[in-house]
Amino acid sequence: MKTIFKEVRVLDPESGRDEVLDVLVEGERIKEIGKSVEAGEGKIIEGKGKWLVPGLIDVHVHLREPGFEYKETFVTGSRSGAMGGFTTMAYMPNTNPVIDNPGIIRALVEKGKGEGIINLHPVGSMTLGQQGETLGDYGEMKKAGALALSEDGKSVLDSYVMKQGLLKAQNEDLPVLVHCEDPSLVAGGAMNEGKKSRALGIQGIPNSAEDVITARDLILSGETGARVHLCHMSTKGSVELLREAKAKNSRVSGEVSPHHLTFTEEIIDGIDTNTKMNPPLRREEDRRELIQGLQEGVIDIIATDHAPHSEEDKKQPYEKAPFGIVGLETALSIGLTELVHTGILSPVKFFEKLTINPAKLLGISRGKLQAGEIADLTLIDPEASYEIRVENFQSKSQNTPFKGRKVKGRAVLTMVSGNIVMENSRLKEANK
Ligand SMILES: NC(=O)N[C@@H](CC(=O)O)C(=O)O
Ligand SMILES: [Zn+2]
Ligand SMILES: [Zn+2]
Repeated sequence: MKTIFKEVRVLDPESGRDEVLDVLVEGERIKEIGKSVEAGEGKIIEGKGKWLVPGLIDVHVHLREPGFEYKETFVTGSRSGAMGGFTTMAYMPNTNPVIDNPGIIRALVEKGKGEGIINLHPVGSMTLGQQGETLGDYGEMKKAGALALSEDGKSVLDSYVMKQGLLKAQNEDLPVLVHCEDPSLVAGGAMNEGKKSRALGIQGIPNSAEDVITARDLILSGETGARVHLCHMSTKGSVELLREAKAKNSRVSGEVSPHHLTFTEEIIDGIDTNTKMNPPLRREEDRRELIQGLQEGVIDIIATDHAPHSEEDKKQPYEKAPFGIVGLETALSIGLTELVHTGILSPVKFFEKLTINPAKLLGISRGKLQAGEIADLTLIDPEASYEIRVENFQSKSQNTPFKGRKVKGRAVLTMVSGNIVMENSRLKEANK
C-alpha cells in the first residue's frame, strides 16, 4: 500500500526541516521525501496549504482502564487521540487496580494492541497500589512494556521512598514522571488560592503545594542521577526551579498542558466544574511564565493530561467534583490558535514539543519525519476555523472548559504505521 502527500509543508523538528515537498509512504515506512516524487500506483493526498508533521505523541493521558471504563476505554481514548492528530500516547497508572506489576502491564499492552487504533503505552506505578510505600519490580515492569514510571494523581510523599524509587528507576533507565503536590498544603482546596478563591468562598490551593515537591524531586534527580520529568507544570515557581535545575542537570524535563497556557483562575465561577483540574488554573503571572518557559525551551513538552470524567461525576458541587478535563481533541487546535498563529512559537518549535521531545522522553523511535522512519504522520489544515463542539468528541467524556471556543487549525488526517486511521474528521475502522 502506497500513499503520497503532494506539495505539503514538511515540518520535521528533529532535523529542523521546514519545506514544501512530496512525501511517499510505502507499507509502514516513509520511503522518500523530495521534490516531485513519483509514486506510481497509490493514494494521492493533495497537500497544498497543509502541514505534515510526525504523528503527535502525548506523554500524559488517562485512559481509565481498568476500573473506570464508564469514563474512557482504550477504544474511545485512542479514537479521541486519532481525531486530535495523536498517533502515540502513554497512559497513567491511577486505575483500579493500579498498573503496578508486570502481569497487568503485559495484559494491558496486549489489550491496547488489539483495541487501540493508535500506539498505546503504559506508565507503571512507582509504588504498589500507589500507596507510596513499597516499590514495584521496575526491571520486570520495563520488560513487560512500561516506558516510564509515575505516581500520577499524587506524589510519593516519603522522601526516602522517593529517593529509593529514583535510584531503582535510574538503574533501569526509566524516566519518572512526577506529579508534584503536597497534600498538607492543598488542605482540601479546589481551586487556586488567591483573591478569586476568597471571593467565591472556596478553599484555595497555594503555588507552594506544587513548588515544594518540585524542588524536592529536582534535588533528588541531582543526587540520584535519575531522569525526572515534571508533569503538568502550573506555577511560575516550578518554571524557575526547572530553569535553575537544567543549568546543572540535563536529566530533568517538564511538560505543560494547553489549559494552563490559555486560562487563569479568572474563568472560575464556582459552578462550572469543567474549570476544575489538578493542578488548578493559576494567575496571569504564572501563565506568562509558563509561556516564557516554553519559548526558552525550559519546558520541553506539551501534554494534554487528558482526564475524562463522566457528566454525573462532574455534576457535583465545585468542592466535591473530581479534578480533571479531557484534552486529546482540543490540544492541537488550541496550541495552533494560542501559540502558533499568535507567533509565540514557530511551527517547528511548537511541534518539537509534541513529537521528538516526547519520543525522546519515552525512549521510542518515533517523532521523526524522515525517510526510513515509521510512517506515523499527522496532516494539518492550519487555516481551518471551527468551534469546539463536545457533542462531536470521540471521547466518552466531554468535560472541557474549551467547549464553544473558536479555534483555527486542526488535524485532517492521522496515519499510524502507514495506515490512515482518521481522515477529514472520520475514523477509518477498516483495518481493525
Ligand atoms: N489532572 C487531573 O486533574 N486529574 C487526573 C489526575 C492527575 O493528573 O493528577 C485524573 O486522573 O483525573
Ligand atoms: Zn497529575
Ligand atoms: Zn494526569
